[in-house]
Amino acid sequence: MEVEARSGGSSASEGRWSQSGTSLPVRNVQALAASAGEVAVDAMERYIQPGVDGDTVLAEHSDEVPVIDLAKLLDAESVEVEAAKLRFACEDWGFFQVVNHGIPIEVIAGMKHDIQKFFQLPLEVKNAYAQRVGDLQGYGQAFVLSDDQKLDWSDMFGLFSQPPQARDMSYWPNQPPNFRNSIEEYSSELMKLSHSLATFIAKTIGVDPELMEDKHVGQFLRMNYYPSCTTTPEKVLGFSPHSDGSFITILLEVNAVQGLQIRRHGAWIPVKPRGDALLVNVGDFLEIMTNGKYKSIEHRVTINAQKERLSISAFQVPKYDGIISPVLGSTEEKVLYKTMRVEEYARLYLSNKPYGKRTLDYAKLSQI
Ligand SMILES: COC(=O)C(/C=C/C1=C(C)CCCC1(C)C)=C/O[C@H]1C=C(C)C(=O)O1
Ligand SMILES: O=C(O)CCC(=O)C(=O)O
Ligand SMILES: [Fe+2]
Repeated sequence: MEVEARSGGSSASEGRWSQSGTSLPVRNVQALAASAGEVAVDAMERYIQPGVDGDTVLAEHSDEVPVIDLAKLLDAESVEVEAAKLRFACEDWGFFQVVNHGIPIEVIAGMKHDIQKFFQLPLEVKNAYAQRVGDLQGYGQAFVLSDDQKLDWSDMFGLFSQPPQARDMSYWPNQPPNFRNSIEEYSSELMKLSHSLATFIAKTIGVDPELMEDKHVGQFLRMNYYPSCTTTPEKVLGFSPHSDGSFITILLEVNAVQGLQIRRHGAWIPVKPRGDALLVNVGDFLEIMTNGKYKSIEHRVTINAQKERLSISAFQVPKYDGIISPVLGSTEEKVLYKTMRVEEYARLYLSNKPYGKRTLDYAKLSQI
């Protein structure tokens, strides 16, 4: 039986973040994909994105997303060289892969196992954790904000995971049995990693690491399920082009299926999943804070004809009642971004389906 969900409008996490609603029902994409042979053409119309199949994709490229070794950053002998690599990665790529990240293999394996098991549960079981009207958390579809927008070919399960007082435990699944524990362990390990990365990022821009502390105290986990699409994989997207409304995002590719592409020099570059790394990207708040030196790069997710894909994005976000403003390197530096309340930026970001760097453009004082 296919159950339909509606997205809609009240609030989440003590009323701080919300999205307004739509009237058309949105189908569960995993169920839609499973009924591929019978999917009506008009049902697919909502997912087909004109022009996507004509975009330039550099499938064969020599560049690899820079690899940053956390162990080398933590070693006094190698820190300078590795920090220079980190700086280049944030300036030139907006993305890097972090190896020797210190998160125990069992923690990552547990999380991978449980999220795969969760998405395999029958729809009615998963729907016990369905997004409630207007809430960002829960099982459902993301960024459904108008009836005439294109929909992404994905389901997601979202949770405010940090700080602990932001949690709504009614969304934390009891199935599979160890899932709550896996989320807790994974989430706290990511907070430690985020802290280390923010400290070294501060070093690369000559900023007091203390200034970074309240910029990544919150964490939203978005667990992504991208079903295969047997009919028109090249015409749909799992996640439309966007930059992240985060300070940094830490991504775990769960099942080694390629799909993520990043915009680089006007083309889309597929990222090859690397089993031993976590993928980190600069988010909008870090771009603003560095006055544009570090780039929150657009990326998107494509869909495979045969294989499902799973990933987990951890959006590390600032204190919601804080301020975000550019930190200047010298008095001569021109200020390129507005000083904004984090809450204002978040509301703006969440009020539209992410589209390229639309929200960041609003934060800019002039074209750069
Ligand atoms: C790409 O998605 C995001 O960047 C994102 C970020 C949302 C947030 C802010 C802009 C400010 C702080 C709070 C919060 C983490 C919610 C996605 O967030 C969620 C929201 C939906 C819906 C989703 O799928 O992910
Ligand atoms: O699934 C992915 O690889 C990326 C997901 C993503 O871009 C996001 O959650 O913001
Ligand atoms: Fe993203």
